[in-house]
Parts: sequence; C-alpha cells; structure tokens
Amino acid sequence: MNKTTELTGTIVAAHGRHYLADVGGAASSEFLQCVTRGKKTNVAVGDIVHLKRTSDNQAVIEKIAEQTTLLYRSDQYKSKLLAANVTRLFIVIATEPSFADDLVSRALVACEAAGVEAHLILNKVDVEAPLARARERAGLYASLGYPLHEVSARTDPAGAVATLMPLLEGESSIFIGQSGMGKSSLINLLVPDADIAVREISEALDTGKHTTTFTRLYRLPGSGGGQIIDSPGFQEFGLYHLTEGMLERAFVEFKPFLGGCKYYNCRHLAEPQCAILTAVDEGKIAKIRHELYAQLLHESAQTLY
Ligand SMILES: Nc1nc2c(ncn2[C@@H]2O[C@H](COP(=O)(O)OP(=O)(O)OP(=O)(O)O)[C@@H](O)[C@H]2O)c(=O)[nH]1
Ligand SMILES: [Zn+2]
Repeated sequence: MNKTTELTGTIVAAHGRHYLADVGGAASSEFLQCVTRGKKTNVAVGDIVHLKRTSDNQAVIEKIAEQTTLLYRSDQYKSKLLAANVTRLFIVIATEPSFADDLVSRALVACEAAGVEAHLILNKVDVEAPLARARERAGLYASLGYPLHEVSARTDPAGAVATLMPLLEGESSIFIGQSGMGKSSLINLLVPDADIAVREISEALDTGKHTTTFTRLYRLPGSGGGQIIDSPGFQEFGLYHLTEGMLERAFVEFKPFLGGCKYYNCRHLAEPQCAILTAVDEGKIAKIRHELYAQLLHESAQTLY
C-alpha cells in the first residue's frame, strides 16, 4: 500500500455503521469503506471527514468537520442523523397519487429547525384531472413563502431540468418524497449516471440487496458543482427531538403572533386569549398546520431519551 494515508472525503452513503467516503478529486470518484473509531455513529451522508487509510479500499474516520447544518429524524426512542451540510431541501409532491400534508409540513418544520432552505416540487403536472386541486393544496405552502416549482418528469423532462438545475448548482441539496411522487424519475434526469453511481456505491458499501434503502449522495454533472442527496424512508419523518420552543418557531406563519398570548408560557393548544388560536379562528393560520403543531408538541412530550 503506497497510497496517501491521510485523506479528506465526503460521506456518500451510510448503512448502519458502514459508511462510504468519496475521496476522489473533482473529476472522478474513489470510494473507501469507512468505520468510525469505537461505537460512534454521529456520521451522516454529506459529512466532510478526515480519514486514515487502512487498506486499498478501507479507512478509519479520524475526524468529522464541523457541519453547517444537520437534519435529523427521530422516533420516541432515538434521533438519527439524516444528512449533514445540506443547504436546500426539495420536497417532491405530485398531482397523483395524492400527497400527505402531514409529511410536507414535517419536512418544512425540520428545515426551519435546521436552518435549511425548503422548496417544493410539484411533479406530474401533465396529469390534468387532479392538477387544480394539487395546486390549491400546494399553494398553502407557497403562501408561507416556500418556493413551489411545477414540473413534469415524463412529458417535459428538458423543462424539469431547466427549472431545477439552476437551483441545484453549487448547493448541497436533499430530495425527499413519498413513494410514487416521481423522485427517482427526477433524480435520473438531473444525474444521468445515477443508476451507475448507485450500483458502484452499493457494491463498494457491500450491502447487496439493500440498494435502494440507504441515503446516498451524487455529484452533479456540469461545471457549476453541487451535489444531491437521495433519501428514502420519508414515511416516518418523526420530529420527536424538537423542543416546544423550537416547534413554535418552526411554523413560520406563527411568527407575527408569538408574544401576543396572555400567558408568556402559552402552548397555543387551549389557553384563553391565545394569539395563535385567535389567528387560526380568523383564518390567518391554516387549521391543518395548527393541528400538526399540536401533534408534534404531543410527540415531543413522548420522548424516552
Ligand atoms: N404522468 C406522469 N408520471 C410520472 C411523472 N414522473 C414520474 N411518473 C411516474 O410515476 C411513477 C413513480 O415514479 P418514480 O420516479 O419511480 O417515483 P418515486 O417517487 O421515486 O417512487 P419510489 O421509487 O416508490 O420511491 C412511475 O410510474 C413514473 O413513470 C410525470 O411527470 N408524469
Ligand atoms: Zn398561545
């Protein structure tokens, strides 16, 4: 072994305690299987790591560079890192199948808490019957200030690329979406070699059949730089780790009303003279958003860690 032993790389896939780092230069990828020292599991896809090579294709993670952002997902029992150093999150929704408002808002709340810019992509705008309703529902999030981009991966792939590519260049983006929304179709348009990359990554990670169940990072083609993280498992976007104070601030439309409640420690659930509840009654805050807030508050009280 005569290759450099001290290296810097980007974590491109994580599966359990097995990580894969790309230590290649700008032009090509070189994957190393990595482990952490001891039992540490605080590494996420997107992390920049300092490595010590232990064989041709293996290394130990010596140090994780300080992250600019960290996205988490959690359940009652523990919180897990979803991705590190992400600057933008894209929630892929579609005209059909119908998307879940609950999951959209959970992702938006996670972004607010992590300081990540959130965008929505409404895909399958070629499907006309459900289009008006989908636009109306997605319009709620657009009215809160989250950019909404309409595309059709199937009937206007060039248009989809033209709309999305400028938003991705130079950024570290993560794509999430419920099954069937067309996330894979979009990623395949944006990263033409995605299929090859997934195969390479899963071979190097040695996970065999688990090819689509792990979070992975692709470099964007083209001179603008940038990377896309494809994340499965969006169905369980638990936010148990957020505290009450974080939650009320993560609902952007609550901001003008915070501080206006009778009680300084108001939880905005059933308190008298609550400015948030008044805003809900007056139609200034959407009922479904406040209902999710109440649900998340309930979940955050259930944590067992
Ligand atoms: N009509 C229409 N169908 C589309 C469009 N984009 C994707 N589809 C179809 O929607 C289905 C789901 O697309 P995928 O790209 O596999 O969706 P996904 O979100 O990655 O779903 P999972 O693989 O289950 O996570 C496929 O049958 C696609 O052909 C679109 O713009 N219009
Ligand atoms: Zn209140």
